[in-house]
Amino acid sequence: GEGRATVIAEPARDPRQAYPEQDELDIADFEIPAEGMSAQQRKRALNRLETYLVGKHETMVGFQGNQDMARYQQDLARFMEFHLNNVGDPFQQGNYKPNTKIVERAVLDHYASLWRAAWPYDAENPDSYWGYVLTMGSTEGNLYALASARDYLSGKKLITEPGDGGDQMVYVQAVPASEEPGNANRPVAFYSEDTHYSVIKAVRTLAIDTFAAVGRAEYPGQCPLGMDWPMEVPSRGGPDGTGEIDVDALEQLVTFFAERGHPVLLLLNFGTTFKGAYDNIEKVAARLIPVFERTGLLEREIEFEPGRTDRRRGFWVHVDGALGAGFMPFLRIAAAEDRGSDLALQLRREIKGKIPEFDFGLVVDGVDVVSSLVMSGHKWPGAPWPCGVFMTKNKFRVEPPSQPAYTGSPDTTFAGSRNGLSPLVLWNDLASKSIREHAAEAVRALRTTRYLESSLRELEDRLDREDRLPDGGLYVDRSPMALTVRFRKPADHVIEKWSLSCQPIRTGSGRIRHYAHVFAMSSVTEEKVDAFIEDLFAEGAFDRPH
Ligand SMILES: COC(=O)[C@H](CCSC)/N=C/c1c(COP(=O)(O)O)cnc(C)c1O
Repeated sequence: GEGRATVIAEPARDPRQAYPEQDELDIADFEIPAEGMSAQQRKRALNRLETYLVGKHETMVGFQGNQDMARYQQDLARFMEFHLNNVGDPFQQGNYKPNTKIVERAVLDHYASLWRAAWPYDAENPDSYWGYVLTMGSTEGNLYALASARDYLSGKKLITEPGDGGDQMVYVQAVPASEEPGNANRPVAFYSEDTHYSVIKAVRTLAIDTFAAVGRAEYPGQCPLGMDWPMEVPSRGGPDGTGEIDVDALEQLVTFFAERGHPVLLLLNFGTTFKGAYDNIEKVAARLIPVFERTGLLEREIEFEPGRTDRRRGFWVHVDGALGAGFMPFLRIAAAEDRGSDLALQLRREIKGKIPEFDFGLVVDGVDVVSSLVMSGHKWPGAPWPCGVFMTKNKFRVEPPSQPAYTGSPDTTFAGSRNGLSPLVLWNDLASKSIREHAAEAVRALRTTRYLESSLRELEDRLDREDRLPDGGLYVDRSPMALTVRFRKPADHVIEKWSLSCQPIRTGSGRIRHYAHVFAMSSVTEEKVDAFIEDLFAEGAFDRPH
């Protein structure tokens, strides 16, 4: 009755009608009744979920999530018995002992070697790597990278500097790099129109100014591209180009802000979400390092207390390698095999020219370009849940905002509690194959992608011969070295069966084309490609243009 405190809330309407249907699953099976469920009821519900997942698992080809991390269940199921938590810094044991930090450190060391960083971790070496295994995916890594960049560029105290910890240093720049000293502690972010939405979420969450926001607010009508300030750096060839950042446009935009003393926060893509494109990081560095040199951003004096100064960069390059950082090192290893080896031969069949650089080994004009890097574990490696790796160097690390005593470790990661199973699945995958076997797997994925592309083009010809080709064709396209092929979006039943990711793209003529894409991760075999193509050949696979 009224007045009596409600013990639990009653549903406002029938929960079985509240949510959209999910394929062949019934909401009623999963409702949690106040009296609980018997073991039999729970088992039946979970059996139905498993049946659904088995069906979808075999035909998931639409996202860059490799579906076959072999052996992880039989090797690692035993760890589901423990309550793992890698809370705190990976290199400090901390007080929560049921952790897998020793495995996390082995994974970090291995990726540091693949990404050509100085390892093992050494707190005394400014150039040593530091990193941690992410509890979310690259979204967490991008958030953490951009937060680190913002604090580094706006003069927060660095972790490598002596100081009484805790207190935040107030930023004052002793030698303003330009006549407007106020800009010196206001970093401006740049990223391309093909950037993942997690970056847009990160700049919003972290209140980081983008070049578009500052341009429109403080430099109206002065965009150096001779147009209104674009929201993002244009991609080469526009929205229906390859998906790489337009380096000429980037250089003009960065120069505009560097000349006005703004520190530069640059996010570059290495394996974009929809087109799998790689920004040309070497070319970006070759163009921008001279700009930073000329505008006093290569290295600058920071004074954050009378007489307390340090020298640090006025720019930060973060590489969003969610997909590419897991995959590209193995192509570089395949390319390093002696020319006569079958692996090097197979690679040359897939890639003409040099393997692009993206990691801590990239040095241009004597400058180690990359400040931070992120990789998703559930993409190339194929972890069964979102995870990943964030990596930077000691010299770029900022003092954490607090020093919690009770965890027995400095709070140096983005998450508090951290997943202790993720290091295990990454470790198991890395350790279960030799470097050469990983390299061969990467080359095979390129070959499967080429097979996918040629199969789609052949399908287009078959449909054309039978006069069943939709108007405008299948617009099959693949960016250089990409693991994905994009093509005309098929009918919904095909999208649902194959978990296809779709995106509208504005063509040069201003028309919108609806695309889908397939990623040929290791779990996508040529047999799977054939089955997919047959489904696209079937009647009704493409909506007839009305
Ligand atoms: C539409 O597809 C996506 O959003 C996928 C995640 C699903 S892959 C299994 N991409 C995530 C992604 C992310 C975010 O990574 P997650 O947080 O791990 O999803 C960051 N950067 C790039 C270039 C990305 O492609």
